[in-house]
Amino acid sequence: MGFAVYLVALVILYVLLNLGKIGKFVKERKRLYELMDKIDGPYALPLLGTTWQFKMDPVEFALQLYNWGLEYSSKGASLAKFWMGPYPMVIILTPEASKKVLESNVLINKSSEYDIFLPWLGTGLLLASGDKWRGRRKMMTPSFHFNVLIDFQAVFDNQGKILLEQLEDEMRYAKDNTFDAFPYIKRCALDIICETAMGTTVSAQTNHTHPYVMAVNEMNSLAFKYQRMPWLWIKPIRHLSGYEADFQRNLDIVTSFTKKVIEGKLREHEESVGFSEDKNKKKAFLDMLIDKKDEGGLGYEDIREEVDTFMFEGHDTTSAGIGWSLWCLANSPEYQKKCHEELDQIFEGSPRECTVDDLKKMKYLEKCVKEALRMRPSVPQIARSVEEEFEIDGTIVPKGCSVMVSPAFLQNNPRTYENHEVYDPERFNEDEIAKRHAYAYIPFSAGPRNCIGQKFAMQEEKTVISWVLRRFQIHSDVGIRENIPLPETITRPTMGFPLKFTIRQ
Ligand code: HEM
Repeated sequence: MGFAVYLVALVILYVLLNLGKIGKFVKERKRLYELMDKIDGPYALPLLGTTWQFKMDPVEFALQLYNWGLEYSSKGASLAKFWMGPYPMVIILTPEASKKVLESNVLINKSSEYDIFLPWLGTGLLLASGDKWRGRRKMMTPSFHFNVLIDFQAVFDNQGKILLEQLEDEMRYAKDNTFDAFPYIKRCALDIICETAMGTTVSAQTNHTHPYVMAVNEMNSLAFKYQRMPWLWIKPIRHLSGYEADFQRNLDIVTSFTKKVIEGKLREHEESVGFSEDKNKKKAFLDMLIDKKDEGGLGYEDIREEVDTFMFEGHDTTSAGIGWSLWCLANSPEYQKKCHEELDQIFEGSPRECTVDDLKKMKYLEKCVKEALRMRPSVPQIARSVEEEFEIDGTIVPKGCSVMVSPAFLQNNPRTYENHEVYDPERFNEDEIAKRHAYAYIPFSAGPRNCIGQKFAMQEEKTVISWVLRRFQIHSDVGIRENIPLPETITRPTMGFPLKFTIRQ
């Protein structure tokens, strides 16, 4: 009895002391509910929100999300809403509304949907907020400057050639010369990001059971589960269900790998003290971070989170992009033939290296890559936290919700793209581009928080794909759309990329 009285007194005291704050919170919450009520969306229950309707099967869930988008878009709405449990989310349905969100200098911070990645990526560039993000973005932009990318070409080229050797080796053992090329592409992309940005060779291409690549796959699947199943947001359930143990095991694998990369570089730096630097040699991204550490600007944890961020963003996105491009071309012999003709004209059958000048001539291949990024953008959605209310087409988006722009939806909306399910590189002819709203195509996002690695990505994709097509004809027995894309953090093909390879004469 005595304890209960004490507890009630404590609660009353707390309420009295925080009356101002509580009043403000209640007022904001009331406004949030009132404004969210004005936005259309599937029926939501208290606490569970819309998630009670979510399909358990990931493929069905992906289709459900897409169909909801279509339903509200076909009513002419610019926005729709979901309740992710008790958290409201506004979904953007038009290119015009996406422009407003992505060009905003206020809607800069990432929303809580990304929190599952914090123990891994920390607040590195992808997840950083406010002034930390501004400072880091400024610091890192020169590392992806055009001149730096020219120096990376030799690495893209060499790793592209190693990929060919790997694919040819596998062809010999595979039934009917058909096998899933995705793991090969992923290991190639990992070697590329390590050698370019980190200045380190990890030879993942020749180590088929590379633990990092497999653990990143697992982390993506776990994050997708977390987003669909709000009960996993409750820590004891995460532990009891085994989810937390799986997450920690994979987290250990990915962070131990990046730790090894950083420690190797730190040792190299210590050993080089006293030796004069080659002034002509451009510094790798990781060398730049270590220099900043030596100057006192960054700590070990700052470097760790950036290395984890760039290692993940720099390989998982491009490997999905390369894989989907090959998948689409394997299903489109007429466009593949045009790429072959273009490459034959550039290289005249010679197995020589691929240079930056060659890439400029690959105009048709570039259209093919862009069209694959339209149908299957590597990053299917982008979410921001709304910290100040704003208005879109007369509707106020309230403070306290998240706002989501989905390249996967916008680029596959029949209102914007006629025959959107058809792979057609001609959509990237100049006159066709001119007919579209600029924000109808945003695979690299846009505005101040766009992808810092987009030129790197296009250069890598074109180089690697050109090597594959110079050597092989590729074919698929499964249609483009049968390989359903799962909107995990990175768009994952449910079937991998089972391709049939034939050596070109
Ligand atoms: C086809 C390949 C790629 C695609 C489609 C892609 C797409 C994107 C998108 C849509 C964003 C915005 C994400 C958001 O706001 O939530 C983004 C951000 C980012 N990307 Fe990429 N990306 C690709 C390749 C790369 C590469 C190769 C790197 C690094 C070398 C990279 C590094 C980053 C980083 C660090 C950010 C965060 C930028 C910031 O917040 O300032 N990306 N990317």
